[in-house]
Amino acid sequence: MTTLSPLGGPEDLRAQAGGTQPAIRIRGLSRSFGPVRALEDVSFDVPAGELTALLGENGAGKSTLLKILAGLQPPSGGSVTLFGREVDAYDPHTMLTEHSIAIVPQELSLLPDRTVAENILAGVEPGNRLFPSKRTMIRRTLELLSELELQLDPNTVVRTLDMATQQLVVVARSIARGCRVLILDEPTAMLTPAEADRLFALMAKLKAGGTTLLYVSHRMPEVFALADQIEVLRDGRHVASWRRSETTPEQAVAAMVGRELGQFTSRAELHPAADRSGSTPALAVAELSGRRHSGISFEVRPGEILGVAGLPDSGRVELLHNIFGAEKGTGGTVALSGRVYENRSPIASVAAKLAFVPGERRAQGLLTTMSVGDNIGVLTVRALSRLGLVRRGAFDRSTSERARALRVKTATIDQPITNLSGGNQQKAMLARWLAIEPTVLVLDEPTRGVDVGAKAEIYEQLFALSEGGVAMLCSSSDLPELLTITDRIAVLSEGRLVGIVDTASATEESIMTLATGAVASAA
Ligand SMILES: Nc1ncnc2c1ncn2[C@@H]1O[C@H](COP(=O)(O)OP(=O)(O)OP(=O)(O)O)[C@@H](O)[C@H]1O
Repeated sequence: MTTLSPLGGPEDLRAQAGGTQPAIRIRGLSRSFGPVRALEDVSFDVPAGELTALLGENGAGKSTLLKILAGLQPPSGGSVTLFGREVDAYDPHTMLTEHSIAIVPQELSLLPDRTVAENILAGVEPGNRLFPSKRTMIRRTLELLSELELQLDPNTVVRTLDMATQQLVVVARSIARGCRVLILDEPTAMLTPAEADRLFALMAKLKAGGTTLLYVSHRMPEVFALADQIEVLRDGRHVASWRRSETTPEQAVAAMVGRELGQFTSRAELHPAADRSGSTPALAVAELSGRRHSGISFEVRPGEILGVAGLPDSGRVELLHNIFGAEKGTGGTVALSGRVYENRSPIASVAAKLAFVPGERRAQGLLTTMSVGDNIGVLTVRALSRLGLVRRGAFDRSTSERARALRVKTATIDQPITNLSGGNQQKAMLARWLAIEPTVLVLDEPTRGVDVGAKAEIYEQLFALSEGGVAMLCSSSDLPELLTITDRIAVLSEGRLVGIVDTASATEESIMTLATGAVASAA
């Protein structure tokens, strides 16, 4: 379970950080991309020395607003005032040097072959800038790291650090450059609970020192544990503003989606323990071994959703890649509907109606130079072609229909996919794989970066697929997600299957106990 340290006295800190003057004053801000109005007449203040959470559905305009504040793109209209000074040049350098504001982006921008110290002090090297003394650099870095209570070796080459630690280096770098307002865009999307706790501790430390934090997250428990102030965007407009103590997660979600979301019924409540033992397994994995996993056996029957839980280094992702044929295995078999699936490869999997929605959409699937429609239809283009020519009308109708079914928010399907917000790109990836009408659907982190409303819609889609007999294998680091959508959960620890539990009787704690190797139970 994630534990969050209580963050202290915002009123005191506000006084310390300059009375009632806000750190950021946003007035009438707008930004259009052609016909798309990403932001419309947005006005609100971000109090100094506090943590403000910015909430909104996928495509609500959060990233657009953050990018403007970080100087990565200018607004089409309106103004931003930082500590009383209106911004007149929107570029990252000016924003940092003149207005002390910086962003920790989702895709980190460090120099991978340089050390922690070189990255943290890049551009602000002490002493002779051309020939900074290495010893001075190390000393300065150590001072900063100890001030931030980060246990990091300044001599470590950044490439060798995990993503979560690299993120901490980016934060430290911003502070070294004199940043007083730090923007974090979904910083915990890729972190384990323990890694997220480390980041929260650092955020608390920064706040205690008077840094203003503006933060986007789709995770309500996190927001309600951390934020002092909550601002909500919907369809590019600012729709709500509360002190955290004045609102509830339900109220915040209702403001985001524009309606009350009913309590989501979990699968265990909907379909208590359906007996599927008579049917041939749609997917049977026997003694499967490969990179970081060995001797894994389980079966998934038509209509069943089997979860896969485990720490990030448990071999979860490699197992999915091996089943799908994206990575070579070293032994064991995979069978689909009773027939052994030899020579696995992504192309053969598409033909066998085995679909795989990857977790890292940018690196593993998004065709970044192509449109939304082409991204969705890329696997079914042959079925919609005649004599090698794409039947454009039929293709566009089919991809539009699939985009609509998953509520992918896009002006038209001809937009470049990179114009879509992160969560909508994820939905487009799911739409692509549903287009092959799979009999087995393998999913890795299916709702990473997806908002709460869309999450419920994706779950409903998965339940409908299960009703239609699709077997699903769903790996996720989000344990409440696995407890909501699966029938059973396979738990991996250090590459081994340590148990398969019935979801109805499982809890987050029981799964974590298995996943951390505290207890091993028979599969
Ligand atoms: N470069 C661009 N060209 C065209 N449209 C864009 C561009 N960037 C963003 N948009 C559109 O602006 C709207 C707001 O997108 P934005 O990325 O700000 O949403 P978001 O709230 O951050 O969503 P998410 O939670 O999914 O990350 C979306 O409709 C998106 O498609």
